Amino acid sequence: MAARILRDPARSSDCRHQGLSAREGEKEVMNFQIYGIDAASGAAILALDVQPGDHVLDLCAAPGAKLCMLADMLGSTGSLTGIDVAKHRLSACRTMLQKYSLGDRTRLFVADGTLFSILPVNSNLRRMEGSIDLEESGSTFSEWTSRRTWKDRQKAKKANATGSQHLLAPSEPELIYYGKHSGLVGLRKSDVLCPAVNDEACTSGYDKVLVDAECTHDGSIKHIQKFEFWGWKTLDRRVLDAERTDNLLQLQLNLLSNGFRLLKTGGSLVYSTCSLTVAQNENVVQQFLSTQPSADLRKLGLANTWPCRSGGIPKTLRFDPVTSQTSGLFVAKFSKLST
Ligand SMILES: C[S@@+](CC[C@H](N)C(=O)[O-])C[C@H]1O[C@@H](n2cnc3c(N)ncnc32)[C@H](O)[C@@H]1O
Repeated sequence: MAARILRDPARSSDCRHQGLSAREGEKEVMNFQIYGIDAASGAAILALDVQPGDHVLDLCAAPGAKLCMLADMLGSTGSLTGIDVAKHRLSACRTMLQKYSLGDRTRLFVADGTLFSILPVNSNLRRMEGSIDLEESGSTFSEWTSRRTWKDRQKAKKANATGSQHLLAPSEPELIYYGKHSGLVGLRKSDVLCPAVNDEACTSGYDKVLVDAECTHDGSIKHIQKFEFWGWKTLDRRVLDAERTDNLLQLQLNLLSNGFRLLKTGGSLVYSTCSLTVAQNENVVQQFLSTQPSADLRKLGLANTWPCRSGGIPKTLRFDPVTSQTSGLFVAKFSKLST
């Protein structure tokens, strides 16, 4: 992979995904150091093995370091779909994509990743070209613009007033960005935004899915350091609270299951978290495998040269500050077998 070095070292605010930087040796092995992403996080992307022409889904995309790296790897073919439930975080991701001119083939949806059901753009869909009458133009994608309609502005104002935009996914996926070559321009909105039916995804789904799941972030050193300022009460509420952890485990399993549902037969999915706990990693994988006969846990051949160790389940990987001199990361890769 020929990674471009895009981070301006003088502006560390660009470094959205933080963690310990890769050691020199790791940089060579992994051959990247971009967007402030650390070696462990980059490994999750390399594990996905994006190929030209792939349709890629990133189910927990914000704030977007991994999405940027995916876009970079995809280059000028295929498509990338980023989902996140938090609109403000996904908006930051859009800003980063635009800043680095990486969003050409990307679409971003504010949506609940456990329910999201929109497939990649199907090349069989009929494009509305040439003159389109006024009524048709409202229901067809034209080139994306950041200018919002009066109706959209009113909606945003209302959401701001109630504070709901930070907390809740809209009941329908909300498309907040699409690139010029994301395949949407000229298509009818109703064709693109319709949910997948039955096992349609097995033939028309995504080639690659990343589920970089919401977690307690306890393996992210930078994140843990923040609790020095936030205090014990916040740590107790966000990381140690038993009810929150239980909900999180269910969320992780649901994200993984839905990501897998949207995967094409023969496609690959990577599940990762920046938690070091067994509950959020190996246990989620075990539970998922017990309910998905078509999921095949894969060995990561590439990992032979990576500074990581095996997870508690063979074929899974763990990065940690001692073994890898990076923040913590768990990676498991699955492929979808035909049933
Ligand atoms: C670990 S972060 C993802 C980091 C991101 N992949 C990156 O590299 O910058 C987890 C994300 O999951 C999002 N999230 C939480 N619940 C979600 C849900 N139900 N659907 C989609 N995203 C969700 C959070 O808003 C958060 O941005």
